[in-house]
Amino acid sequence: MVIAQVAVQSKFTRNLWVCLIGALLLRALMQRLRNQRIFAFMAALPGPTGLPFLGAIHRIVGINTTNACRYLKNLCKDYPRNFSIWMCGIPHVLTSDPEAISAILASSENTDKFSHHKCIKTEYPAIVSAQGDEWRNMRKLVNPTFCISNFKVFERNFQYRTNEFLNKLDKHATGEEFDIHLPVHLCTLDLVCDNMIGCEMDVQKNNLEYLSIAMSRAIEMMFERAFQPIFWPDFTYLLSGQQTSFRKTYNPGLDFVKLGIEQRMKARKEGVVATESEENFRSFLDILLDNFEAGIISMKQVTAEISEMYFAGSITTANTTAWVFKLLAMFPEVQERVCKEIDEICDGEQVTPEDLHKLVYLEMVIKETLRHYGPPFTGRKITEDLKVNENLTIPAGIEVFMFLYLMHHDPEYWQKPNKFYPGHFSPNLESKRPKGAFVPFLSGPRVCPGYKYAMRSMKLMIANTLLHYTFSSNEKPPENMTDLEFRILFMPVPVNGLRVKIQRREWHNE
Ligand code: HEM
Repeated sequence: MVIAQVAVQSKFTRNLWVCLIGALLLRALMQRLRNQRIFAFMAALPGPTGLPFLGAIHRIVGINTTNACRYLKNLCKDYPRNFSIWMCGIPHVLTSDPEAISAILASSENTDKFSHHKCIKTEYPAIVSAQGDEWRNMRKLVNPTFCISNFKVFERNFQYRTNEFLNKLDKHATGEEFDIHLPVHLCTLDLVCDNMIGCEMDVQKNNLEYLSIAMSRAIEMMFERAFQPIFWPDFTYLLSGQQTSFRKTYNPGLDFVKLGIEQRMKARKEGVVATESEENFRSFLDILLDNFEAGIISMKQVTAEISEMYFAGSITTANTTAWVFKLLAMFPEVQERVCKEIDEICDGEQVTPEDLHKLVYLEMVIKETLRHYGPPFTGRKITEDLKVNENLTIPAGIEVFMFLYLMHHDPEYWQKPNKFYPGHFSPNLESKRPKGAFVPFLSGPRVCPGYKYAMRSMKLMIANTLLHYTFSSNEKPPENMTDLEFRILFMPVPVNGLRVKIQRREWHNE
């Protein structure tokens, strides 16, 4: 019985490969006929030679989410910062060049994500995954969410939820190691509910750990698909059953989002403003619901937007904050300096939003963390010819893979590329670096709209945590910070989790 099942499965996989290769051959042939100009551009740039029609796809066989950064870094070793690479009949430029990356990101004509991005999309195209005018219209609704007047409410919530996080953390002050990613993620989930949905869902109070586990796994599955060419076409993804298992993993998060939307709609019907004290506050959901009620967008769209915002806003800040705690645990001298800065500013009292601009060294630590473990890559489809400089114009039809991770470790821009060295962000060294060489939030029209929100919430959470606890770790820092096995949850996170030990600070025990 088992043997028969295995035989059916392997026949099925073989048939999938045959269909896929057939489709690719056909597509490559048609493309060749259609676009001679692209072929000339690709031939003029250096790059690996490819197999007929399949291109250099064999160069990424064996790549997966745990080895992707190292694997791609090795691939890039033999080529200049901009090189061409054919993948399954699709012409790509792979770049880690600040000049090219800045030009692409600044272009208001070339804002569409590259084709592989479809692996990262959720239910329905929304702010993170939408293209063209759909994206442009949605971005107009997102920007007011991050207006200055909303920050008063955001920051009150940052403080309130950080206090809840600290209460939860106390049970770990036993000298045992634990993975700090989970409690941090529950806190950032609460924050996205409070600030984007305008609804208190109390993820931390209710111990909704399943949400963090399901969301993290769903994100990881999206990246797994992105690294498996066999699952790029929708039909192979669907027929293999991968789509069904993704849905099962993704749905608990989606159901939770729907519950939040229902609660907020009910509250609006009852005339409850988003928060009691700030009548001017409009959460992202409120902006969307105004548009829904005016008949401009559908409920499906509202759900998709909130769902993508929920993912984009919670896992990114959780990864970075948890990484900062882990790195402080591994580098006690850095931790000591951060604590000294915090203690001087607040003298043992709570760190407030007004104090944040004084936390200069902490900001350097967060940026150095993002340099190593921020989003490693992104991509754009060039839809209109783009001039990078006198020697390089990327023609429409090219897909660009921007390898931020490589740029963020390029010895030409970083004194100690593979070390944890917050000094990289001292004003002196920052001024010597090309402007586009550090872009963890990207730049240009599709820059992360949550940039300021993220930095302020992380600083407040980290500073207030360090007032109460010190961090240590059983692990020694690696010689080379890039020598780790990662899962990719938008950003690299170690496969063994972000394990730390915490101890109450002395004045706590007095
Ligand atoms: C450390 C924290 C964060 C990092 C490193 C980060 C990074 C990024 C990056 C690199 C992108 C562009 C992705 C691409 O085009 O491929 C992006 C987009 C986005 N981010 Fe963030 N982000 C962070 C926090 C947040 C927060 C807190 C929010 C919301 C509360 C948020 C909301 C968004 C949204 C809505 C987009 C899509 C923007 C668009 O396509 O127009 N992010 N983020």
